[in-house]
Amino acid sequence: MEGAQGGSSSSSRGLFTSAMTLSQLGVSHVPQRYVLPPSQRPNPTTKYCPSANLPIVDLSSLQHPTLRPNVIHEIRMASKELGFFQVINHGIPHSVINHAMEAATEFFNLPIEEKMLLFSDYTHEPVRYGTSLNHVVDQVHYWRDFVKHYSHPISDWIHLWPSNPPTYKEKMGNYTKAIHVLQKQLMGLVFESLGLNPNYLEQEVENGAQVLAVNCYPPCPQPELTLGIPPHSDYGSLTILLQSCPGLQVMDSNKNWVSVPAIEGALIVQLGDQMEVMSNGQYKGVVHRATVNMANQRFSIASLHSLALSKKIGPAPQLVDEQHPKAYEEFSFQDFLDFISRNDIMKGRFIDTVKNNIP
Ligand SMILES: O=C(O)CCC(=O)C(=O)O
Ligand SMILES: [Fe+2]
Repeated sequence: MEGAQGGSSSSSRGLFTSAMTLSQLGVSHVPQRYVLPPSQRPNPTTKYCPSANLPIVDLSSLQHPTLRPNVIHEIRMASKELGFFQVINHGIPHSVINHAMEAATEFFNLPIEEKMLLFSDYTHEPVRYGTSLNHVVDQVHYWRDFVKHYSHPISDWIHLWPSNPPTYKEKMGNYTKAIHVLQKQLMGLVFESLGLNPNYLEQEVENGAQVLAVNCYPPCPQPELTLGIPPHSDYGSLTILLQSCPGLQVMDSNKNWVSVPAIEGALIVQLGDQMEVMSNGQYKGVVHRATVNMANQRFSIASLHSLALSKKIGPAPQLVDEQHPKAYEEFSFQDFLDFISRNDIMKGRFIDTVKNNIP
């Protein structure tokens, strides 16, 4: 990445106020720029469903030849219906997960001057600390601070990661590497569930990009007026997400918002736009958002996986035929980055710009 060309303008730095700073100041109202139009507020106008029916896939069943086909079937159903499932017994030790959450918590609890060392409003920067989505272009601001960093291959990037807290690189590094291994396994399973070879695009999956978005949502005095992150789908193939407490909501096929419970030790798997495209529309890139709350500081760690930066992604040829014409044009991760640097994501989903109009 051409990070060195980027940097941030001093004017955008001057306008920067983190959500954490506002929370620590003890504001009793969110500033006007955080107030969403009534139709986009998290409640009471949006429908809300209990979360009991969200799929949970037990990966330990893969070891049992008789249960393995059930796992593939569960992944297929969840990917078609929602583009979302949680995995348990995924093989990543609790200690690795807990240490990653500790590193995230310690980073955001540092003084603002320390975090500002990584501040940038340049979306191509390989490591950047910021607030909202892109506070320079956002019409409405979101109650979120984040640090995002490129993560694979780790040796190319780790020297740029936060050096404070001193254990950050080691703890987040162990998590990142373990998640990358799990991602390869999950990509194979998702491809298999589409009837493709599990090794489909193996090299591109191995060499693809991994961006870790470490998010902090401080306690918010008026959670009913704002969101931590607005409805969006992730651009990549898969996102593996860890949340410290509930707050993530996914949109189901009836367009209801469903709250995702925080299950001890589970990891959330979300299909992204690239997977929707590769599946030729059989699977869904899940639309999701994060709500905020008055009582807790919430953290999430989203590991966003995508095929290599310049690789053009299109529907798998095996999934295109006369009955199922090619539903999307090819696009690359680079095209997506260009899109988000120009646009406010509230104006539309990237994937809609690559959809073919099939009569
Ligand atoms: O915080 C969450 O639960 C969601 C984060 C997210 O969607 C993202 O970083 O893309
Ligand atoms: Fe997301």
